[in-house]
Amino acid sequence: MAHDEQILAASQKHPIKPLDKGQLYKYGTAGFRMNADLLEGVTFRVGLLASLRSRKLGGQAIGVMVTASHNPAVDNGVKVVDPMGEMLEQDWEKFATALVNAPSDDDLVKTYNKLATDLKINLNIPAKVIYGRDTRPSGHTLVTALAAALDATKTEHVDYKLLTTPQLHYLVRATNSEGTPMSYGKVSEAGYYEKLATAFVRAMKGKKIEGQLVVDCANGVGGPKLTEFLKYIPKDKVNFDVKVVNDDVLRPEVLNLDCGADFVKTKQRAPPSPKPRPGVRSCSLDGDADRLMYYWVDPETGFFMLDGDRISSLAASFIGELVEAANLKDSLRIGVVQTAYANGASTNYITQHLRLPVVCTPTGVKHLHHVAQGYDIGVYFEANGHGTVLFSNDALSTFKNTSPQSPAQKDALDTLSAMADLINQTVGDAISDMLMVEVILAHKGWSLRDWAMTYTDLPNRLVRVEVGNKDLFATTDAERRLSSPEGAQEEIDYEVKKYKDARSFARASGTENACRVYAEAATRSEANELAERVARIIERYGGGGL
Ligand SMILES: CC(=O)N[C@H]1[C@@H](OP(=O)(O)O)O[C@H](CO)[C@@H](O)[C@@H]1O
Ligand SMILES: [Mg+2]
Repeated sequence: MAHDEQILAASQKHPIKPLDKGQLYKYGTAGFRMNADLLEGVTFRVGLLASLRSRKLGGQAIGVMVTASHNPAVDNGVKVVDPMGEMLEQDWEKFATALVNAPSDDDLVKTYNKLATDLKINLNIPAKVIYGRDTRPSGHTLVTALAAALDATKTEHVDYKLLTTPQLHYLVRATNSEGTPMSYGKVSEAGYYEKLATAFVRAMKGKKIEGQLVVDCANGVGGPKLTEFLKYIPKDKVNFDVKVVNDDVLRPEVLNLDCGADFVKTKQRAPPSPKPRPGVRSCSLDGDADRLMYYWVDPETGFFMLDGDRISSLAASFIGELVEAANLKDSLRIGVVQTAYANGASTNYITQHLRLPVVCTPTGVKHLHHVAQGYDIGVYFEANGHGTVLFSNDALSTFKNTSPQSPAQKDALDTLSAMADLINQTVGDAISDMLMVEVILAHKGWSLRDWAMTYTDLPNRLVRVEVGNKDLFATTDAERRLSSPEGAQEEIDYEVKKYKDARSFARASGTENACRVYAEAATRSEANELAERVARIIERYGGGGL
């Protein structure tokens, strides 16, 4: 049974807007993301793709999240979530791109049917798609277009309305694992809160959380969701004093404005409002609550930020100690996954001090996630604060089935089990990661200053370089070296050699029309100078500035 007539009729109501000559829509690292005015037709077509994907996978539920994360309020985006809560399989990104770029409604129907034929998809079997959106006002129009595509293709669908991105990932996995031995939790937003709150209490083991935590929610969906979550923590078990700030979701224009995890990371300062109180432990989520930054403003030394590298090394250190205390050091492989943007000092700390292996992958969490899955316990974070810790099924059953020989070993096994439930296994989750950090600090009895003392970051600089054609730049060695244009890497090497403890690399951004240059060196001025020099090389090879 084809859906031609229905798709045609519905598509006319949610038409695609042509881009400027020669430009195509592209399913990238963050799905389709751009000014929301362009996205109605795109989202309709993503609905067709999600339906095809569900049928291809025997009717398993596929997720669609409507969000533009830390972008300004006028933008929006749409991305697809696979059955176990992972990002859409990479091979399918080009199918999404093909559907969205079909020039006319007739072409769209042809592309849809061709994909069904080529991929041997039976259009008669049931399909299911579940979806949610962040607080952007444009989200309404976009999910209406999405629902129209799902109706046209006779796809069962559930609208979860406002959600954080990681909550939608949770719900996709919970839906598909419901009633199986690997059930991930109750299939509801409340189920997510219950799972996290129960695991949080178990992981805390009666330890005390020192002082108040101020959480800046970027005026995004994380605000109301965190407030809701906090109601699930039994006060008699854990006294968690949280002050939720920047949680205004009624004025769309303030979303991500001078606040949020991306602001903190890129500006390297605390959000100006509310005025930071010196010494108070603080953290920021981004607009869809999948990134996390910790920081405090020291009365003497000023602002100090604990980013994804710090969260990663903190998690690796704690979990490494627990695995040792549980006597599992020889049976479970722990690994840490980073990108080239990780500060060299964090890599040294993890390999030399924690004695854990570090693997470097290309930018984009799908790459890190994939490599982390190869370990029994895989810790991965991007420096920007997006990441999680993955536990293999083997690790989970080992925690459960090992008979402890001492109270200390039992304690460690219980805490590991609780951590595996507390940490979102599908994707980086700012709320879950924040709870993980709070548990670790409470267990170690650490302040943010103690955490910051573990190692000293190498001074570094990230520069955005506008070039005539970023596609001239190709990389190798997990983006740490340029394979083209010819000669550019030799020039970078020549500059790097002039500095002590220096490292620098350049690559084309996957999300912006520009290149990025990263440099680190022994001193701040050297890191700045090196970054500037490499930026000039990139400009020259990239066809000059725009
Ligand atoms: C240096 C940097 O922060 N790059 C970001 C950025 O990718 P680019 O390909 O560098 O534009 O956006 C990605 C998606 O959000 C994120 O995964 C990544 O970490
Ligand atoms: Mg985000």
